[in-house]
Amino acid sequence: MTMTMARERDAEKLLEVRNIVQEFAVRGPGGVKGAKVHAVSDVSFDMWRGETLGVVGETGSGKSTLARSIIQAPRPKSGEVRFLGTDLMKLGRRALTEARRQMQMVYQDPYGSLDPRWTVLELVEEPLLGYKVGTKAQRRERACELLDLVGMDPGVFGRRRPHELSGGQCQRVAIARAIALNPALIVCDEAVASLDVLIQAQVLNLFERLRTELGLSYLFISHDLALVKQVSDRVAVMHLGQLVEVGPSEELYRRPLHPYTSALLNSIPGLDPATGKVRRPTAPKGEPPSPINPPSGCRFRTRCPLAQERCAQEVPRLRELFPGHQVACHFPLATPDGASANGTASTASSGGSSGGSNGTASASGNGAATAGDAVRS
Ligand SMILES: Nc1ncnc2c1ncn2[C@@H]1O[C@H](COP(=O)(O)OP(=O)(O)OP(=O)(O)O)[C@@H](O)[C@H]1O
Repeated sequence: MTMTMARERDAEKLLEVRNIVQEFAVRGPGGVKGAKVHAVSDVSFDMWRGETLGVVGETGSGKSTLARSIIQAPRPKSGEVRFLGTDLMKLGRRALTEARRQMQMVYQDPYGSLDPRWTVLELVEEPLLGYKVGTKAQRRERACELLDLVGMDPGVFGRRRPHELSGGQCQRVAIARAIALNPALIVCDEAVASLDVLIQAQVLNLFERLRTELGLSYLFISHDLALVKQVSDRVAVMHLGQLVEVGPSEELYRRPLHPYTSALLNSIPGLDPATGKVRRPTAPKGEPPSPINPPSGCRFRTRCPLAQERCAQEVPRLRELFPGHQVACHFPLATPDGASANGTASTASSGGSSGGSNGTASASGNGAATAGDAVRS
């Protein structure tokens, strides 16, 4: 990337997250006081305007806490969250409320996120009322416009209440509320997880249309890796409160660099093109360690088939190995110079793929996770 290109890209930066930490005080084993859950530990990443960044990871890896930390609900314990150039961590209550107009969330439970006593029109008007936007008549007009935008006829649905709507329709109402104040960023936390597959596809199409029409950016959190691949420009992989890999979606699925990403991808059911048979998915080995007492060094090392002594001693930092593709691992599955985990040669070259004959990433020896089948799914 030239300097000019880098500057142009900087100008479009939406979000700069630096070293954020979020912890929760809890009772430890045996009810001992003073323990804390390390839910998000030293996480840094950037987002650009108009992009969709997917966040994946096992349950409890810290995806939702990361999202809530970004919108300062609650504020992270430390770090920096720069949104459109402003450090949200330094804003007072009133300024933060104003900044939050630009950041909205869509949650998993479409019924739970809507007040059952209100009509659809009242629900969509509510954020406008909250920020004292326009007159009553203008808010009604805007609410009708927003319902049209999300594909719901205000004349048909406007006076209904949530219990008279399907899950997909409720989610459309939630989306209309989220876009009411012209936000720049929408955080989707498992936003389609509770919908059946066909409705899921419709809602995803709606997200994509709104992205183009309104210039939105999405932080798209999901445990569904296939779905995240479909909607994201880039993907961030979380493990036990840390980002272990961030990269362009296609590339990350084709050539994962972190053994954890590789193991996660192997957990997606899919067809093995070599045999034409359904490949049996394999879950990442073992249970994730406790976030109250995470392992020293690399937090994945206790489950990693490639772990070496260094992994217990040094925390791996996120570093760029291929353009725009970062990994936090001492022994990544591929490197541009061809060195790979366990000191074996990797066939990776910039923009190419590593490992087996079918162009899949694979870790050599000792039963390490391979990612090939996941790419095919
Ligand atoms: N308010 C809280 N108090 C104590 N612990 C919490 C709190 N919120 C989250 N945690 C813990 O922080 C860790 C990360 O949780 P989080 O919900 O962010 O993970 P997640 O990846 O979003 O999981 P899921 O996919 O199941 O929603 C978990 O160990 C969780 O139990």
